[in-house]
Amino acid sequence: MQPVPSSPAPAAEPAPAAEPGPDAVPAVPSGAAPAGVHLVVRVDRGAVLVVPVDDVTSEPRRAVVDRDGAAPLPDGTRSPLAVGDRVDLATTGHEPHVQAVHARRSVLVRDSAGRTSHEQVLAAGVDVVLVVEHLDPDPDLGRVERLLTLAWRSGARPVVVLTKADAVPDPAGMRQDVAAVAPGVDVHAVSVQEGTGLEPVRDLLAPGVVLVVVGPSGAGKSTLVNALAGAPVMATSQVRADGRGRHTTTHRELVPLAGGAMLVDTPGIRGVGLVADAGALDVAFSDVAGLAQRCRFADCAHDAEPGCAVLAAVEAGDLPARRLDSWRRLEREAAHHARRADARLAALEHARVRRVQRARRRSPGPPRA
Ligand SMILES: Nc1nc2c(ncn2[C@@H]2O[C@H](COP(=O)(O)OP(=O)(O)OP(=O)(O)O)[C@@H](O)[C@H]2O)c(=O)[nH]1
Ligand SMILES: [Zn+2]
Repeated sequence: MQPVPSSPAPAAEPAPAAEPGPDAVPAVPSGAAPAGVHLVVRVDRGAVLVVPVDDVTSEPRRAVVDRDGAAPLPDGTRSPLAVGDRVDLATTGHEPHVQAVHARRSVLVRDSAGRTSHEQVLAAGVDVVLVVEHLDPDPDLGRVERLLTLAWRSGARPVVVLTKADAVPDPAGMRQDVAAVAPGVDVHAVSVQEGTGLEPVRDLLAPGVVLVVVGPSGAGKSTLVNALAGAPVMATSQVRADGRGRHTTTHRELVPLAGGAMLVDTPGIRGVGLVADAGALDVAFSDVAGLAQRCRFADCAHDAEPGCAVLAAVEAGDLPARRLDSWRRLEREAAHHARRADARLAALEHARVRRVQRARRRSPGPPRA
């Protein structure tokens, strides 16, 4: 996995010794606790569906979750469970119960609409984010840049797949144009129709690898994944057109693919309702960030400042103006999101202080005059 500097989202992988092995699942009176580490393949209210990590194709089983839908992470904080989480189970009543969540090697978050400080974790433990974009009609470079920034933020490794190579005269040239906005990212042009270019993408599907596919509707995500899986694991537009739901093939949202890899197919995850942050922007726009180090002012906004190396590069034709515009747009978005998260935290703290004050007023004090 490639590193994501200064991204707050991904939790560090614990040292191997800290990782609870099968023996760490506490012994239970009934002896019915499913042993070993389990993987969450679906989250419901009050319960999750899990499979053993060493037998991911087995029939999922239910495990109950604490009333708040959360479980403790190794750092002691509680977090709502997410698809892709690795959990330890115990049997307290007659049903297995989620006791603990392992440290998350990556998280895909969505800014929650509610007034909590929490972002909603759409999926955890994702290794590869496949950013799928069509070559026909023309790829939307701004969208690719946005999805790459979100992918970098997750802690997973982004890979771009350009679909429908059969429909354009110069897929290799277009691939280069996209690669220019994706520093440090592999970009593949493929045609599922003609079966070309798929090999390097197939190579990503190593046993145990968890991937997620994002991109606009109609980009060919389902067609691609089904071709890679050799089976219809992801409902295509055609399937839905004849009235069948998206999740006709399975009730799981973490779907095993041939060869032992797994696909996260959670509602909402194919889309783009995710959030960027400054650290991820520095990675997704490493060209801009590299130039910015040579600006005269450390806090240069690359607007009109004297000695701005970024503007100079645009002027010299070394950095496309479009690229700088994209960076500006995403930078504003990340800053806005950060401010909002701060405001939410401030509101939560304010509410906490008020609660404490109210409790003090209610507690027995000196008798009223
Ligand atoms: N010419 C061509 N068409 C393709 C290729 N791959 C997919 N398509 C077509 O693109 C259309 C959309 O494909 P889907 O796989 O359903 O797209 P999707 O990204 O899953 O779309 P949503 O489910 O709406 O998110 C379908 O009509 C496919 O047949 C390809 O390699 N070449
Ligand atoms: Zn500058």
